Amino acid sequence: MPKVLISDKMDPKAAQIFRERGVEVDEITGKTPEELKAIIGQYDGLAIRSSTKVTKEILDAATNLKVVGRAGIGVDNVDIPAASAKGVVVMNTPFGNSITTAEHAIALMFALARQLPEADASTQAGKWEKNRFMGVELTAKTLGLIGAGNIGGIVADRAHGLKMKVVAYDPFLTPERAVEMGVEKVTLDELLARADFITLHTPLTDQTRNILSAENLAKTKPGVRIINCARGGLIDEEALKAGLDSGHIAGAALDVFVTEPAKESPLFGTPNFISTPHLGASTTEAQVNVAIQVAEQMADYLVTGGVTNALNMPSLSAEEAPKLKPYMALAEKLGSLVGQLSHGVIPRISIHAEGAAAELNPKPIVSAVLSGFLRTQTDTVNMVNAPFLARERGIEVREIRTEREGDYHTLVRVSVKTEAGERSVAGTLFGDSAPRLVELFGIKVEADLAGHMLYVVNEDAPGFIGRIGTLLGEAGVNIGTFHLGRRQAGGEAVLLLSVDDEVSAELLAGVKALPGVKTAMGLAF
Ligand SMILES: NC(=O)c1ccc[n+]([C@@H]2O[C@H](COP(=O)([O-])OP(=O)(O)OC[C@H]3O[C@@H](n4cnc5c(N)ncnc54)[C@H](O)[C@@H]3O)[C@@H](O)[C@H]2O)c1
Ligand SMILES: O=C(O)CC[C@@H](O)C(=O)O
Repeated sequence: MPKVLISDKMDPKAAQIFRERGVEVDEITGKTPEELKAIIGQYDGLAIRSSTKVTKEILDAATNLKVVGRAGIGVDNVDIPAASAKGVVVMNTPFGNSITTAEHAIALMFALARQLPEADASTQAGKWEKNRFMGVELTAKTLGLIGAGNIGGIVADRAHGLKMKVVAYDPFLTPERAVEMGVEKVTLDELLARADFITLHTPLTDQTRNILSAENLAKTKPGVRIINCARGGLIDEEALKAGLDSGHIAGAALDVFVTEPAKESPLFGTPNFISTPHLGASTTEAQVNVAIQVAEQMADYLVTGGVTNALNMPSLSAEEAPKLKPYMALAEKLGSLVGQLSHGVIPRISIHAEGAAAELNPKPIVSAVLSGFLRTQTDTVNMVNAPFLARERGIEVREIRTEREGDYHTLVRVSVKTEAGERSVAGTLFGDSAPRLVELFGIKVEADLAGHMLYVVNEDAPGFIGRIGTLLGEAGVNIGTFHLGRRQAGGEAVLLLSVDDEVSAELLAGVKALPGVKTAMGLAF
């Protein structure tokens, strides 16, 4: 039974779903990295929010880990390249808390416009400072969105309801989507110059880090109010403090900080500054949504192999998984076969799906081919890290689909570019489930690639089969299956025999010594 650790506070629905789906679950929160390292080796899955930092050190200690599930959007607390390299799937729940976070941004915008926290504190202190708190209306003001994805889109929608004009800076926003969202796509400088309120909704990347730097803050409209419910690090906090102190910035509200938990900050106590402790996603509804979603997704992966919302692996729905499973077995065997039979540098692998195979999601098939291929070079490869490792080894991967059927109603062909030219193998599914090799380097054969096999290329000549049978018999090697193919009578022939045990060096030497043998190799699947 797979076992999952929930290491951050999560709605109890998550644990309930894991148990219902046959996954054992422990809820242990608040562990230090050292404590987590000591226990993580027992688990197949790790469910987190933002507190647990899934570093390379944690992943190195996680010897059984197959999946990390983030109940939320941002995965900056997970070392994704390290997870990919170790073959661990990383999933998030991209939509479960979007509305809640957008509402928090809108709430902070209202709070800034009317200085609600300070007015509340003053009133409760018995001051009744009616003349001190003069606010501004939102109606007809310009809202500048930096980042117009899921949350930015919801904020824009709510802002339209408040009769605001919305401009957006997002280099990946298409003009069509901008029209659909009812926002004006602008440059960053234009946004800075025009916005009365600026709200940030981008991930933290090399491009967005300090996007509101001292220089850019200086370009903002005097009296601007700024909200950040996305990620700490998007705003230069020192420069923000200076802008508030000088009065150029009329207000700022941060839910996220460069260092979290933010127990101290030069911004604390600054007039017109509001802060919340990373509460963007903290509503009952959002937490139930993300808890259910992360547990369903992780259980799917651990129990059925279905993949949803993975950041380092193609998606594979629970419905697709059973249909794709035999194809993935076929693809892995074909990848392994070309891997075992090719030598030297392989600069390119092409994966061609034909007939029924062409109608399927190609990504898992490609990953399975690469995984089978690379397993001949490293045993730490799997479906998750195979594309990453292939890229790292400079292998170009091509994906081709042909919907019309050839000789077979479904076919997967794997071709590799070698120094000797392009070489390919192809396979089909018998009865839609049993993988069979049907072509090997241009020669038609029909073989089940399984267990230990002996591969022989020889000159087609009478008596060869008898001689090899005798040799194997004398060596005490039992033949399971026997598959033969040839280019033409008297031409090159290929022989694939399944044998009960690993092909020994001695046996191989004996086969190679037979007249007419060009190549002989032991294979394993
Ligand atoms: N405070 C919270 O509790 C909380 C909750 C949920 C999400 N978040 C954070 O909010 C952020 C946005 O989430 P989302 O779901 O809208 O993500 P999203 O991926 O849907 O949208 C992000 C947008 O940022 C844009 N972008 C990327 N690089 C950019 C750049 N250099 N300049 C401008 N725009 C750029 C992208 O094109 C995309 O449209 C994420 O960082 C997420 O982690 C925070
Ligand atoms: O889990 C949380 O409370 C924060 C989530 C938020 O930062 C996210 O990126 O989804």
